[in-house]
This record gives sequence, structure tokens and C-alpha cells, in this order.
Amino acid sequence: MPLTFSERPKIAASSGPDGRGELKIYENLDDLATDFADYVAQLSELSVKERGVFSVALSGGSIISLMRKLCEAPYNRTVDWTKWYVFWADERVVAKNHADSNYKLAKDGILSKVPVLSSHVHSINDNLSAEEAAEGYEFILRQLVKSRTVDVLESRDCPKFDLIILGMGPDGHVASLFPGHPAVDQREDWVTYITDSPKAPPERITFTLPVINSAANVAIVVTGEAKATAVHRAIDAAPEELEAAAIPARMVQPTDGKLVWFLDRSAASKLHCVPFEGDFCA
Ligand SMILES: O=C1O[C@H](COP(=O)(O)O)[C@@H](O)[C@H](O)[C@H]1O
Repeated sequence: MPLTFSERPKIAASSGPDGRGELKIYENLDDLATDFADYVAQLSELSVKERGVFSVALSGGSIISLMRKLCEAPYNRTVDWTKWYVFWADERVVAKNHADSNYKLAKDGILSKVPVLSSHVHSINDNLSAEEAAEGYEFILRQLVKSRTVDVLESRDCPKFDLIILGMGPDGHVASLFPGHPAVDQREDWVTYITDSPKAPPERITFTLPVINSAANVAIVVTGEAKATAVHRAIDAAPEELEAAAIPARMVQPTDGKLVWFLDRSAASKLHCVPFEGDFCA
């Protein structure tokens, strides 16, 4: 009998400090990837049951290889891929076949291996400037919110994705919201652009924090020791002087949705709020 999501061994599973979401910490990348595939598959099933579709926004970087188990049995057969509508929480403004393209990364790593419909995959127009690409992407999103393919918040006009999957850089950036960049403070637009990303390539589009924080579910998936300090600064009780904008991941706090952090032992190694000594807790 395969273990279910909640039964699989973790080093620790707990809720973080107030507003910091749920923490799931794994001994190794394989356990993390297996549980993460379960988590995504379960949310997909729930959304398809409730709404008939599953709207999911991906990021680039390491999360794509950590989603690899979704392309394997049983998920390649059990997930209702034809109901998936795929977006990107951020994208680099490069050609779709460029090595830096988040679309290409997801296509090569996942989308070409499962039967997602190409008409349900919404990537940016790569023939436009960053500003035009952001406007065009927001326009597409507005159409899909109008048709309720992407749900909408009851309280205000803002998309409510079934799931947004974020990675985090060692500087604490999520999507393409970098520490201290004015894009972090953007509250009007759903999608904004930057032309001076501190991490190459410089031109990017990104969901804004209001969109990220309106999702029904947000997963932040982080691995490796190089990100341990950023994980600590994003999750642990903050010293008064720590400005939230200094660590954008700390500003991911879904209003009504659920935030889950998926961490490996190294990424979690500087957390103060999880007292684990290496014993498996479940
Ligand atoms: O540039 C980006 O970086 C972040 C983090 O990437 P990772 O490889 O360190 O996980 C990623 O989440 C974002 O989508 C991407 O554009």
C-alpha cells in the first residue's frame, strides 16, 4: 500500500509562526518530491471536483525538477491533466526556446510529458517588450477570470488561483519580486514588469503580491543550504528592525488561502521555530 501524503515520513511537520503557513521538512529531495507530487495531485483533484478545472501558476528554477514525480506513475495517469490551466507566476522576457525561459523549462520538464492541452497553457508573448508582455499577460488573465476558468475573490476583483507554486532565491525573492525592488510594492496591477532584475536575465514579468496572496493555495518549495538564511528570515519571528520588503518571501501571506512551505533539511537548518534533532516525526 503506498503511503498517503500525511503518512509519509517527514523530519518535521508543523505550523510556522503566525501567518507563516504550514511547514513540511524532508530528509531528502526524493521524499520532498514524492510528497509534493501528492500535494499537487490532491489539490488538482479537489479543484476539478469543485470547479471543473484546476488553475495553477508555476515558477521557474528548481521547482520544476522537484515536480518531476508528477510525470511518473501513478500521477501521469490519475491526474486529470485535461482540466489543468497553466500560467507562470513569473517569466523571463526571452524567446520561448531560450535556455532562460521558464516556459521552456516547464515544457521540457513536465508539460511535454503529460497530456495538458496546449490551448490551456498560457505563457507570455515573447515578441513584445517587458512592459507590453506584462500588459498582454494581464489581459489574458482577465479574460480567464471573466470566464471563471481562473476563480475570482468574492471581496474584490482579483484572480484566485487554485494553486501558485513559488521557489525562493537565496536573497528571498519569490516569482520576480526582488528585495527592495519597487515591484514588491505594486498593489494595482495583477502583472507587472521589471527591466533591472539583479539576477539575469534583467527583463521579466511577474505576478504582484496581491495576486499571489489571493490564491486558494500557495506552495513555496525551497532546498539547499544556500537558502537557509533566507528561509530563517522569511519564516522565523522577525527582529523588529527587519523590513518585510527586505525579504519578499516573508510577504507571501495568503488572505484566505493556505500557505505550505516544502523544505529539505538543509534549507530548514537555520529555522528557530522547528525544534528537530533529526528524528522522523511520523
Ligand atoms: O529567477 C528565478 O528564480 C527563482 C528561484 O529559482 P531557484 O532555481 O533558486 O529555485 C524562481 O522561483 C523564479 O521563478 C525564477 O524566475
